Amino acid sequence: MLFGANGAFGPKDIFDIALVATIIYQGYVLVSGTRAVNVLRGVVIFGAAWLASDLLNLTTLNSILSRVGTVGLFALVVVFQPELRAALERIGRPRLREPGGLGPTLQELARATERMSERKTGALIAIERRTPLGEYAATGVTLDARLSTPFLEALFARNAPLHDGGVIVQGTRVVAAACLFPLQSSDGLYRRYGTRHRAALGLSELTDAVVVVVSEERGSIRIAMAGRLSPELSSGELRERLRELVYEDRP
Ligand SMILES: Nc1ncnc2c1ncn2[C@@H]1O[C@H](COP(=O)(O)OP(=O)(O)OP(=O)(O)O)[C@@H](O)[C@H]1O
Repeated sequence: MLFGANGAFGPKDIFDIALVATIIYQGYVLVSGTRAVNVLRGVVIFGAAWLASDLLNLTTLNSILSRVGTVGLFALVVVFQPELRAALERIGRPRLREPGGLGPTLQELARATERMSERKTGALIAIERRTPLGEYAATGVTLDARLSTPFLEALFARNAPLHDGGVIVQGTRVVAAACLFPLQSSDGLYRRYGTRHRAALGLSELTDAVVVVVSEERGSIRIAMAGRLSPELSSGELRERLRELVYEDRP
């Protein structure tokens, strides 16, 4: 009910509305950049149709939408179980602030990428944003080491034991290497790309991570985000994009 028991609109109601608005906004922020955001839009449209059918007294449509809505709710929980788990993990995770800021990390990462691109060393680096990447880190080898240019280069060097698979970066740290990312299906827009690029696209589709890919074949640098691949980037452009996407947009 919008108004208090005596019908007056008081500070408690304002607090109530502000709280609900914050929860809705935070919910949106949690899913933004993941595949769940498209479904969220669908749910909003469905809810609007349901409400309209109720207000206009369209009883048959309203009863159908009510039934579909109940079943759909359970289906959503099943389909989006990974995203829900990630969102709950994020809510429960303490916020860590890195001393010294993330600027130097960005420089090191961009420099490593540039050098690997020059030498045509294939690389796949996922940078965590809001969605925790713990379940993907668990598929590889746990490291928890400070990110530096030589360290990243050593990880991806040909014949290095952990060069196969992706690296996961959390803040200023490389948390895991040789990780297996989910592959994007090969029938879409990017079917001409190989598995390294499709792994970058797949992870970026399921999470809001920014994934940097260096092609072994061409030495090109690209970023995968929200299931899309950027055009080829110069190292300067990469630095700029990462600054905007990761280091200035931290929760
Ligand atoms: N599911 C995956 N998760 C993480 N890394 C993967 C995955 N699948 C493949 N890779 C990495 O991609 C490498 C193979 O890349 P491939 O040549 O097939 O892709 P590509 O997109 O054509 O890249 P490139 O331009 O570098 O050749 C593997 O050696 C491995 O390191």
